[in-house]
Amino acid sequence: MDNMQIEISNLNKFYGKKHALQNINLSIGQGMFGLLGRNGAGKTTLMKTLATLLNKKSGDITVCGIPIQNAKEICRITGYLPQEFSMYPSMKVYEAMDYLGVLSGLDCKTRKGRIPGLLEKVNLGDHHRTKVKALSGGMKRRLGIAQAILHDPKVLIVDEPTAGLDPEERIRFRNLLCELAEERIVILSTHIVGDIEATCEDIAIMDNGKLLYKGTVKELTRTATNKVYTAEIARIELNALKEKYIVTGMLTMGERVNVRLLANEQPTTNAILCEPNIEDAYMLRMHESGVAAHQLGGNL
Ligand SMILES: Nc1ncnc2c1ncn2[C@@H]1O[C@H](COP(=O)(O)OP(=O)(O)OP(=O)(O)O)[C@@H](O)[C@H]1O
Repeated sequence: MDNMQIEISNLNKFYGKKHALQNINLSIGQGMFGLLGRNGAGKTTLMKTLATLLNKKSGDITVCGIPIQNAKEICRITGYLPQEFSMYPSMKVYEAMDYLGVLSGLDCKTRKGRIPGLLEKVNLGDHHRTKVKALSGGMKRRLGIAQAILHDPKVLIVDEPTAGLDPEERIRFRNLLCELAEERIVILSTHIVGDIEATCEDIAIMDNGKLLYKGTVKELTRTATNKVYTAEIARIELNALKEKYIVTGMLTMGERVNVRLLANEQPTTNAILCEPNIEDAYMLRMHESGVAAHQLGGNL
């Protein structure tokens, strides 16, 4: 059986004085792994480090048994889709894939054998002759995945894949990643909690260079048990409530508001205790680690 495990220990990374990764210890196994955190948390830095794109770091990493120092071998087994992905806009889809195949050293026969199936897999089978610049955002992301797995890597690293996609494309893209994760390690970084909930069993939450949580989505969600309430209040009461509690959702109905909030005790006499979801648990974890409530609002 192949070693399908990434082991990260005592990883630190500085950009000048900025301590971007602070003593990260993490194990990632086969399947979908979600890396969740606000902008600037350190997700891209961690992913670039795993893809051997950053140097001058301290700590140990092995990817499927291979030490990270062995960059050539790591690249052979790793595919990476960066956040800002653009690829030869004036080329046609097949042409661009073929060219990238040449760059990664694949011979003609391998390229011919592999590219049509890959384009089919990412649902671009009918677009071999479409110019890259004419593809929609979602199609471009899927083409990005096709190029990242062109050399059939064991590890696929995908940074913020669903930003800017419409709901249908997001779901399609997530499903594609899940399919690929059946026989690979797929690491998906995002600041969208819903993307993680729908696809990943194991996750890590990062903030300000630190790991705030590692474990399953289920365990994380359980940490908010008995702390999530819904209540119907008058609109004018909202600000006072927001000052006291973390509000994780609200629905305005005229002068009344239905709020969902985190509280250790019943916040209003009509509040009803309810089942936590991952967003509640994420907000709770961020709050407990000292992130102010007003800074959390942008994540939902
Ligand atoms: N090349 C760099 N030089 C200096 N600081 C950097 C550099 N790259 C990233 N940083 C800083 O390191 C921190 C982590 O950045 P990183 O890009 O890893 O975060 P992120 O979680 O991926 O966020 P985002 O989703 O916005 O990319 C941020 O404070 C960022 O400003």
